[in-house]
Amino acid sequence: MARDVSTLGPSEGSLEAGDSARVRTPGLVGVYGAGVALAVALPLRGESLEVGRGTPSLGESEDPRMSRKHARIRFDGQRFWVTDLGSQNGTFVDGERLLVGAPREARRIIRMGSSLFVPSADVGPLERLGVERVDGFLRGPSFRGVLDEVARASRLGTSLHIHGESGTGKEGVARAFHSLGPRSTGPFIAVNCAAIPQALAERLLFGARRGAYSGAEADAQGYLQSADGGTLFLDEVVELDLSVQAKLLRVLETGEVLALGAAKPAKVDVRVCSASHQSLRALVAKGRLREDLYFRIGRPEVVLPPLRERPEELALLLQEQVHRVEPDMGTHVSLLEACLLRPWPGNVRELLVEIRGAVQKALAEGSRRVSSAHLGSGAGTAFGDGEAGPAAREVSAKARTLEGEERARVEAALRTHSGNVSAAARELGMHRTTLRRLLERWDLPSSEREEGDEP
Ligand SMILES: Nc1ncnc2c1ncn2[C@@H]1O[C@H](COP(=O)(O)OP(=O)(O)OP(=O)(O)O)[C@@H](O)[C@H]1O
Repeated sequence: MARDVSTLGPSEGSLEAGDSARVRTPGLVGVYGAGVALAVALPLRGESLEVGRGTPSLGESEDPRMSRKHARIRFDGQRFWVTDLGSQNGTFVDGERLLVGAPREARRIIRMGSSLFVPSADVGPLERLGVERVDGFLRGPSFRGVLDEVARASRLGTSLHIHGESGTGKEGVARAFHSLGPRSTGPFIAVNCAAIPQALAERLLFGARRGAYSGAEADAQGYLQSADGGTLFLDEVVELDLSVQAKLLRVLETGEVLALGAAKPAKVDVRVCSASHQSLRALVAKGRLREDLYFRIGRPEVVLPPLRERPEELALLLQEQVHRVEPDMGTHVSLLEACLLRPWPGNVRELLVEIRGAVQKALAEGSRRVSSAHLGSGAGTAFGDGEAGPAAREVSAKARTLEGEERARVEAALRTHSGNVSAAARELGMHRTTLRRLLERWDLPSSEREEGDEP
């Protein structure tokens, strides 16, 4: 995998075995300062930490709205406390201004001047590893921890299950499982099981011989045959009917697939990576997933944390998206603060769509900075009461709408550039590899001319 942009903060190294046993370092994560997104760790080595303009970990670009001695942070072993030290522009916790000298528990976001900080029980991994960008994907410490598990699973096993909310980047992780393993030169076939009509699922997965059903005029390969020698990614695997699940299990156990209408099975050698936004164990208990299939594809499992638990990535993703849409557009601290306070049920996909909309609104107003006022009121907010978290079905409905919007934009860009992937990717402000993944996923055609066009 190509490391295409160097890291923010320390870049080399990975989470070592035994990392979890390491002593935790509580502290703050600086996510925004002086008009730019950051990902810096401010560890609390003693009992407390004074933060202000000139704090060394904040780097060279100083926030002029921060006072030299702005606020003190204390950690009592469980909770963080913030005290404003008489700053000129105030200290805010989750948007509420503190009285000078009166400590307040820091919950989610601390604003000092125009800088934002997130309390964290352990900033050690961020301090050591920073946030890196590989193949167009931003990877903070928690994502990289997941990728280390994926690398192990890829080297040692033949299956992997990814559990994560919609839009958290499960497909990117599935591709990592493929490319880090011994079959990386083989095909990677991604199938969204929620999008295939169940009446066609068998035919699409296992293939069909000519004449197997009326209208079958030629032999058709199934996804399993197409993935031979490589990896089959089954997104939302539980959407497959139980009878199809039984056939899939047989293929995985025997290494043979029997196409519809075929007299003899054919050998296939496929690694399976599956994904789900719900817990597979719970789905087994509800009778929606066969227990025997669970034991074949449900282990090992990696859990992708939702975007709201990866604030250091959220700020960087947001800023990158703003610059993709309009390179000269600035960001106002209120935009970052509002986004960091919202739960983003549609995760990265939702964030990217909503930020695009906010930039377009700012442009239409002739504004040079995107602020929270440009953000849609429903952007990133939970469905339902907003307290208990959205019901899974509602989340995926919203995610489907967002995916529809993303697809419409991609189709329009391809039409404008007559199917040329490089040109369309430039217009969309996304990496070519990302666009190719989306085209594969939606089975959209592209022009062969793209390769010669590479910048
Ligand atoms: N860490 C990241 N850095 C950059 N872009 C990301 C990152 N994670 C996800 N994305 C982008 O967010 C979008 C959604 O990601 P992806 O399709 O992998 O999510 P998913 O979990 O598979 O979603 P679903 O469950 O709905 O299929 C894609 O456009 C992807 O490129």
